[in-house]
Amino acid sequence: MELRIGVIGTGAIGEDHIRRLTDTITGARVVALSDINKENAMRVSKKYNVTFYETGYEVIWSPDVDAVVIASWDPTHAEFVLECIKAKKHVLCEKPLGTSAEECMEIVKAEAAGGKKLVQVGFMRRYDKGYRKLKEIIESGEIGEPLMIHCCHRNRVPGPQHTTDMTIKNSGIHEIDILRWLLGEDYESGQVLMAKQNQNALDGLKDPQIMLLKTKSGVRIDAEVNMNSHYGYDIQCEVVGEKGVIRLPDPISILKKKSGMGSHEILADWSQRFVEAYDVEFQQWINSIKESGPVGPNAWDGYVAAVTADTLIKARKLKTIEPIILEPQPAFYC
Ligand SMILES: NC(=O)c1ccc[n+]([C@@H]2O[C@H](COP(=O)([O-])OP(=O)(O)OC[C@H]3O[C@@H](n4cnc5c(N)ncnc54)[C@H](O)[C@@H]3O)[C@@H](O)[C@H]2O)c1
Ligand SMILES: O[C@H]1[C@H](O)[C@@H](O)[C@H](O)[C@@H](O)[C@H]1O
Repeated sequence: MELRIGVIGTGAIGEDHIRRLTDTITGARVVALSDINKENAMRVSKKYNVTFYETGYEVIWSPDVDAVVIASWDPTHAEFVLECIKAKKHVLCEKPLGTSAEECMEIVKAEAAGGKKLVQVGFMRRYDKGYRKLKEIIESGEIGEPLMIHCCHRNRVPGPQHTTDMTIKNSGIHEIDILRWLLGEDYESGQVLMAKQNQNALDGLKDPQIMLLKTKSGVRIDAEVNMNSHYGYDIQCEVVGEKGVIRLPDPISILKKKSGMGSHEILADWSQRFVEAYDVEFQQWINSIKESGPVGPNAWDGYVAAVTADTLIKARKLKTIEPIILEPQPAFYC
């Protein structure tokens, strides 16, 4: 059986997901889409022969739609996810699940009350081969207990709407989720340091930032989140263990030696860097819905990431180290 998918948001990643669901993923087809930018949505609708709906709500409630992908702007995510839960439809929501811990907790409560797992969050790094290998090695015990993790999350330039808080809530949230997943433990506290200001940053954008996290067992993490590398999209992660160090590999790239110089390409953005991870994420999501239900990052993971992001933003504003405090985890997610 082919799952009929509705997509809300046909901007950069929304269109990319429609392409992926059409050309790469098996067992699903996109039948509905919506975007407040009607002109672009109509273009995508024609390109992929998908029916346009005036609103995301109409996509969610359409009897022709079995499951929904949310790829609209961050502040719209929670309301659409809650509506999917009401409509009892599976939903893959791009990160972040909501723009605050409160919004995410509302989703957690609504999903648990409905008694069926319907929500998956687009933390696609969990499907990246490099991160999966890091996790496998950590869990094998080969490098002993992890002690520290050093990370970089560098974007070439930010989008025009990017804000200082979004550096943590929208970009840094990937580090927050992937490191908790890698280590298999929650955070205890967080702090944010501001580096020397990059004068090339958008007006008013404080950039770069350094997120400092400490896990419950004492692992120390430093993560540079830099929106203006200017040279490319660059994701780094090094885990220092008791007996060895492991590092996330860079994407394969040919070393070119020419005219007395050696060089290799650096990717421009996430769509190239994580293309395989998105493909695996989507194929597994489709397969899981047809089997026993979604097994990827869930609403609780979205909530934990949001609490952590909110706490880091508070810590940055107050220039303090803040405890990261979670509500009790509902048995539904254990
Ligand atoms: N997992 C990842 O690596 C990754 C990568 C890129 C973007 N994202 C997430 O995907 C989302 C979209 O990002 P993007 O880069 O494609 O942004 P974008 O601005 O290119 O596209 C977002 C689209 O949402 C539309 N939109 C806004 N409100 C809407 C509404 N109420 N109903 C329907 N459409 C609406 C906008 O018109 C726009 O076309 C963001 O939440 C972002 O955090 C995730
Ligand atoms: O910093 C960017 C991340 O690296 C991407 O993976 C996307 O999530 C994008 O929305 C963020 O702005």
